[in-house]
Amino acid sequence: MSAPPKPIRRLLSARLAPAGVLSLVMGLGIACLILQSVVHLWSSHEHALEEAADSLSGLSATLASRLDATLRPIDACTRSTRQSLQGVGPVLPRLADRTDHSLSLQEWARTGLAQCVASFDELADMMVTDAKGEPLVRVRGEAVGQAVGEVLRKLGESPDDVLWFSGVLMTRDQPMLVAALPVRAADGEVIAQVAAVIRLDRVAGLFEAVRPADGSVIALRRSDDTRLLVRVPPQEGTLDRGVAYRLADELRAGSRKGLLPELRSPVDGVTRVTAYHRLETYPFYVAASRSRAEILDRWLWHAMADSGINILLIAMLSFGAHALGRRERNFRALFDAVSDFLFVLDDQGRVIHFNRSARHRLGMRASTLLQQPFASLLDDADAGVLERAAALAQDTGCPCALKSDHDEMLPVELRLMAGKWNGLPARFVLCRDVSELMQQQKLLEREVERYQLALERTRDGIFLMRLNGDLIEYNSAFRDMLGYSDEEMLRLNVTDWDARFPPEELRRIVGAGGADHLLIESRHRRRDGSEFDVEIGACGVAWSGEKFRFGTVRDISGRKRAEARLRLYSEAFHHAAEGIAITTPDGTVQEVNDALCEIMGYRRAELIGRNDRLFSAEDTSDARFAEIIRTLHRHGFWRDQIMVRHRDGRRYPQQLTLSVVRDEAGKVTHHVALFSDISSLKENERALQDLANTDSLTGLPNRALLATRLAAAMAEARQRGRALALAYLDLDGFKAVNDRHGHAMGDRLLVSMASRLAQVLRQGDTLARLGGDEFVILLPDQAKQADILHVLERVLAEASRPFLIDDILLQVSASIGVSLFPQDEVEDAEGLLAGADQAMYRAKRSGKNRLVFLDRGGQMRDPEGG
Ligand SMILES: Nc1nc2c(ncn2[C@@H]2O[C@H](COP(=O)(O)OP(=O)(O)OP(=O)(O)O)[C@@H](O)[C@H]2O)c(=O)[nH]1
Repeated sequence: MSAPPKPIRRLLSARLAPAGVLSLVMGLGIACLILQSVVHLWSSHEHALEEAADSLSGLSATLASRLDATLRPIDACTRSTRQSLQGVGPVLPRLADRTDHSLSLQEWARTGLAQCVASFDELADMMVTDAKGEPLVRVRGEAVGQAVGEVLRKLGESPDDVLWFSGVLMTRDQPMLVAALPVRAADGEVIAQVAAVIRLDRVAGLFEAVRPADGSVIALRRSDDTRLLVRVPPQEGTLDRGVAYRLADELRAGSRKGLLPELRSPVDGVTRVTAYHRLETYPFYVAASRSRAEILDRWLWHAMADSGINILLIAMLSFGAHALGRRERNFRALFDAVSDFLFVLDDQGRVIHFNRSARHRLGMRASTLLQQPFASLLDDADAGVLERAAALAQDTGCPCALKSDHDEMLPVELRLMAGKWNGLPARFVLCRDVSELMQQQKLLEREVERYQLALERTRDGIFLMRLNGDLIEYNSAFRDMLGYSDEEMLRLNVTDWDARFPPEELRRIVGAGGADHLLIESRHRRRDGSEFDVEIGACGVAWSGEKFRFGTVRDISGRKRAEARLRLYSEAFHHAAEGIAITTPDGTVQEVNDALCEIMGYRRAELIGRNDRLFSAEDTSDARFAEIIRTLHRHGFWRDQIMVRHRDGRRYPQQLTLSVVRDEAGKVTHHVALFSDISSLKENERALQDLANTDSLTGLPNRALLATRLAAAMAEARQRGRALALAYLDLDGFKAVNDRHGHAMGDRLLVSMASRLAQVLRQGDTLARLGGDEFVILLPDQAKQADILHVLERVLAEASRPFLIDDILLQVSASIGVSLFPQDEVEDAEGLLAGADQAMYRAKRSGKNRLVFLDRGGQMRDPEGG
């Protein structure tokens, strides 16, 4: 046996609630009622039509039968009259004669006819006419007779022996029907006619009498040409007129009776249910009909009345079903609207229902979860959670985890309640998804951790105090700043550590408690009594209805020291004797001090923004400048003496020291240029140099300077292939001057001698005093010895020329030894000077006041002595 289809299994497993069953039953009841109503309406509709048809059929049959019964005796009467007349056939033509015989015959005929007329109320008259319709005998009025006669004349001969009927004949406004039979002679010739005039109004009266008062129509028509003989109710202009309609076709086809449920009348256009019935013997049919609309109107009225109760019942049931359905839907909506997961467990702990949240969030399907133990949703570790939850209060959640369809564990808080489900004991499990809560809690914990870490790692102190100044929270930086232990910290009041403000002032500041941010500088006192500068940022905070002061404390001792240092540097900068300029690395001046303004002759504003190459009076090439910058950046400083140009055009030496300022990354951010005025230094240097190189008495170059110049001259001579001469000159008889006139007079003679000898020499020659009365003459670039000799002889002459000093005539002479360069044996200045010295001694020994040459071969030669 195959299992029921899945939807049915699901329906069965869903275990509908009683309200659901009731709703279903009500729904089915409503459906049945509606079906029943429709069937009833349909059957009553058909019944109404059938009933009308039956009634009409009966009526038409009855009337047809009745007419048959009416016409049949008239027919018989007519026939018996004809028979009688045929018996007197040969005399019939004389009936019109006024003979006695004929009169009695007339009377006889009339009597027979009159009996017939008297017997049948429907008969208006009866008559006998001749073959051409001329009345021979008649029972009643002239007018009727004439009219009938006219009809009969039109008839001509009747073809057979049957009763012949005319059309409707209006006589005295009364519709009549003539029925006639021919009277034939023995040879068959028609010799007379027997006619009965039938009152159609009597037939109409009959119809009217039996016609139901429901608007039905009864008509009598001829069955051969459908001409209308009688119609109730009557309708003008329709009498004696035929119609073309379906009924006529049926009659022509030989039908004797029938029912047409929908026959549209060609007379008045109304669709009717029509029953017809042909007369047995005579060419007429009776049609009884009733308007369909009228029949259905009545049916509708009855149907509405019948259906009203059903509708009311349906409405009541619908309302009840809707109310139940709404209750059910509300319950389900409520059940499903709960964002928590709801499970209904049976007494075995199996899931018998669960809500939409559980279905969506856990991804569970009814087919997989229903009838499964709730424990299958739990991890092994949570196996006893239902028992634990049962032991807890209803509003206390029991943490556990539910498996989703992906076998992920979803953390939930489980609550358990006992109750009834579909009338059976059940347990309701409510699980709240706490995954997001746990995630938020974790985030919060991490956040708190981060803040705590930040609070602990910050170098600023952080505190929270009551408005009376009692410390209640702090970080380790604040504790370390003050140097107290944690235990001691919580006993502190702001007045214990603040060293700047008096206690009253402190209480006012802290106790203000507003939310305004406060930024003040103060001094804090450590536990050991030492103090330090702090900057405090504080504001009022409210927490659990209480106000506090929250603040940060920054130790600004270092900053204070730096500020003091900066002030000092600023002072030093602005009041330094040296000119200082601070420039960007590309040389744009950013700051200068007063001293530099003075050195350069510019106002500060004129220097700011200019390039520092403005300061140099020298045309420093780009390459040179780049070299300076490279050196500066490589070593951190560069120092040299440069010439600066004052605004007024003066040039003077300055010692320029450049140094660099780097940022923390080591990048050069600024250059600092320090200008030291070295004019006086230069002068001193020059003076010292002069002192070192000149003879103090005569101002002539001394031995040192001579040595320098000699070495330079020798080098140049060597380089150019030139010659030079060095003359060593020692005065003759100078001691005697000293001895005779004093040392001072000797000095004056030496000075005068120096001046006089200098005048003999060319520019480029050097006259130096070695000390005492010894002089040296350096004659560089001497190509010819004759020229040397010429100069030195003039020297000799000038040296021996007397001096008049303070009216004292003084005279000395000079012995000169000359050494020439280049020489084979002499390489340096010392050697050359020694050679000249030797030659000078030679001159002394040779009698003084003379020249002795030490030639290139190292031989002494007295030019005068040959
Ligand atoms: N006035 C003066 N005398 C000096 C100075 N230096 C040395 N003398 C003297 O100069 C004299 C030089 O001595 P000599 O060269 O021997 O004297 P002289 O008389 O020239 O002898 P001869 O050279 O041999 O001709 C000494 O008496 C020194 O005391 C000086 O700076 N000033």
